[in-house]
Amino acid sequence: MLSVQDALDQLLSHATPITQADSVGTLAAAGRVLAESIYAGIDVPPADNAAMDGYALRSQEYCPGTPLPVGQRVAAGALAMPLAPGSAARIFTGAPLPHGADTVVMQEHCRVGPDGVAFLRRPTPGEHVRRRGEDIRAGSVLLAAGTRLRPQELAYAAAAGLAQLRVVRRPRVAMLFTGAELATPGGPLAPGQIYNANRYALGALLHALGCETSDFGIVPDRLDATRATLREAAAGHDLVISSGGVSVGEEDHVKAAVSAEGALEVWKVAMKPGKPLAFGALRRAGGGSAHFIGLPGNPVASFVAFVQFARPFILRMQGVAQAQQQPLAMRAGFACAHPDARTEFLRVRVGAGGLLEPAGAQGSALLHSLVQADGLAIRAPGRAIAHGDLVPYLPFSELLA
Ligand SMILES: Nc1nc2c(c(=O)[nH]1)N[C@H]1C(S)=C(S)[C@@H](COP(=O)(O)OP(=O)(O)OC[C@H]3O[C@@H](n4cnc5c(N)ncnc54)[C@H](O)[C@@H]3O)O[C@H]1N2
Ligand code: MOO
Repeated sequence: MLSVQDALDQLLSHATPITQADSVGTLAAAGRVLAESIYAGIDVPPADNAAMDGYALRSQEYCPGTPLPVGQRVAAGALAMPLAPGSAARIFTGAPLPHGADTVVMQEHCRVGPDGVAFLRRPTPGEHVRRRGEDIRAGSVLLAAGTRLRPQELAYAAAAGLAQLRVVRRPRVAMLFTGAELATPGGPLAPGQIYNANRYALGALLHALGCETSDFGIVPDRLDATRATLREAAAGHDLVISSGGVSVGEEDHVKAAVSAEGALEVWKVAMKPGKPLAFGALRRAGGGSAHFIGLPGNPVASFVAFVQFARPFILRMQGVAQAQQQPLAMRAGFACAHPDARTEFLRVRVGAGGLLEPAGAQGSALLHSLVQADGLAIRAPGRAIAHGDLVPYLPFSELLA
């Protein structure tokens, strides 16, 4: 059996980067990955400015109890005149600091009278002044290629005045499902059938990663038809993901069809759930190939294998260096006394006092455990967990980010 880390390393070593890029408006770039590093053309803030509503002055002209006349009023967006010696300027948050002033006293610490403004405490030089370029320096790398753009990165690029960004083309991912027992919600359920739940988790997970998806549905129960579906999927997609049919049974044709259309490896990964995993490539008629990942059919196994393997693979295809979700350390509010030799991904929720507690029964076909969970706690191979132990925890909140 392969360890989880070895399986992931092998998988990521095959992830060929998508080299095409799109120019998109900064607002539309959320969730996309920068295709090239971006540089700041300006200092931000562009000029020294006030961090508080109040009065600007030369700190050395402060004299306890003696007011300074107010020579000008500077609002944000206005231009300031140089500060006349022996005067103060009324100033508002974000307004440029008049040349000569070196400090701002917030208005709560000022008393305004007929002779001007008096200061109730000694100002220190630089107080309540935001320096030119203290957030962004002109000419510096603003964000590096391979950065996944969250709302805060969009704000950062916009603060530097960037209206367009070059982002990696969206990954094109085809989904297909195996199993004669599968029916599609919206239709009737014949005896012996179950609904295709995996399609909905997979579709939403791919959507959250910014992928363009095509659903090839439930593959026909014949080798030639399965091969034809895979050829069609490979032609227009970077990655083809299947669910089901990767274990030892012989019911499905997907493994045979992938082998015939390219290359296939079937791995046993030392993890629970999600032990069987298939990986390979599908030749394209015009040259080149599409990647193939075969997820297990059990819904929880399929979900966990996607999170652990397919998601980092898709992020790496887009050039993200840190593709693997980094676990947090959280305290267990439960014990796990009889560990097995595989890494276990336990569905847990964050309970009272921030302790992790199991979210229902842990069978790999039981979707309710995923629904009740806030994330996955990772139990290392062969290691028990005692109440109060620190355990690695992967929150689901990151999956939709
Ligand atoms: N003799 C062995 N049997 C099994 C092994 C093994 O090592 N030896 N491994 C088990 C493990 S672990 C898993 S996980 C499953 C994986 O099996 P497959 O990937 O081949 O998947 P299927 O057999 O097609 O389905 C398994 C299970 O999941 C249900 N399923 C499949 N697709 C969907 C879907 N789209 N939506 C909802 N549910 C789905 C299917 O009906 C089966 O119940 O194999 C174990 N067996
Ligand atoms: O991957 Mo299977 O779901 O370990 O049970």
